[in-house]
Amino acid sequence: MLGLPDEIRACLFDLDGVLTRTAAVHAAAWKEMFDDFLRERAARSGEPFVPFDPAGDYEAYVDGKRREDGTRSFLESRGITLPEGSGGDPPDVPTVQGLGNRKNALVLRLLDERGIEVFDGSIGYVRAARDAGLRTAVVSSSANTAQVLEAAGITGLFEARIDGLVAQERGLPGKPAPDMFLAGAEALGVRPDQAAVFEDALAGVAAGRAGGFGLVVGVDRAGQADRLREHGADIVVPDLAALLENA
Ligand SMILES: O=P(O)(O)OC[C@H]1O[C@@H](O)[C@H](O)[C@@H](O)[C@@H]1O
Repeated sequence: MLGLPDEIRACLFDLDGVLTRTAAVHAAAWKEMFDDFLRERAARSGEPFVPFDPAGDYEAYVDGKRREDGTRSFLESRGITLPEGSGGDPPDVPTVQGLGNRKNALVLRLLDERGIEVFDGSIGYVRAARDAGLRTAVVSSSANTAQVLEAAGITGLFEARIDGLVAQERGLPGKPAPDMFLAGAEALGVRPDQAAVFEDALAGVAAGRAGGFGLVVGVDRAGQADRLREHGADIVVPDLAALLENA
C-alpha cells in the first residue's frame, strides 16, 4: 500500500525539505550567519576566510540536526570550539547559543519575506496515507515547526508533533540519534517496525536506520541519492509522489 510494506501502520515525516520547501531557507541562514562569524574571525587572526559551503557543509554538518547540534558540528569541522553560552545570549555573542540565535533571527526574517511553500507531491501523499487509515506525525529538529506547519496550512494533517522544542523539554538527543522518531512512533501508538520514516537529510535517514524502523524513505532533493542510501535509506525517491505512482 502506498509503496510501503504491509506491516506499516504509521508514517513519520520530517518537515524541512520533505513537506515544506524550507531547507533552502535554513541553508541560506546558516551560510549568512557562519560567513559573518568566519569573516570576523579571519580578520582578527589573519588566517584566510573559507566560507560555509551551502551544499556540502550544510548536508554534512547541519542539515536535519537541532540548531545547537548543527552549530557545534560545523564549528568542530573547522577545529573551532566556542563556549556553550545560554539560550538568552544575544545574536552578537560568540557562543553556540548566541550563533544559533543569530541564525534563527535570519530564518524568521527569510520565512517572512519568502513565505512558506509546500511540496504538493508530499502533501498529496500524506492525504493518501490518512485516507488509507495510516497514522501520521511530524518529526522535525526545527524549533519553528509549529509556526511553519501553521503558515503552510497543514497542521491538521498530523496527529502528533515531535520537534526541536519537544526534544529540548524532554531531553531527547537530536538526529542522527533515533530518539525523536521513537517518540513519534510512541505518540502514535505503534512499534518502530510498524512505522515508516520519510527524510531528506543524512542525519535523518541515519536516525531512521538507528531506530530499527519498518522502512526508511530517503527523499532526494539535492542529488545525493547514494549518500542517503549509505546513511540508512532503504529506498530513495525524488518526491513522495513517486510512491503513489508505484502504488
Ligand atoms: O533552527 P530551527 O528552526 O530550530 O531548525 C533546526 C534545523 O531543523 C532541521 O529541520 C533543518 O534541516 C535544519 O536546517 C535546521 O537548522
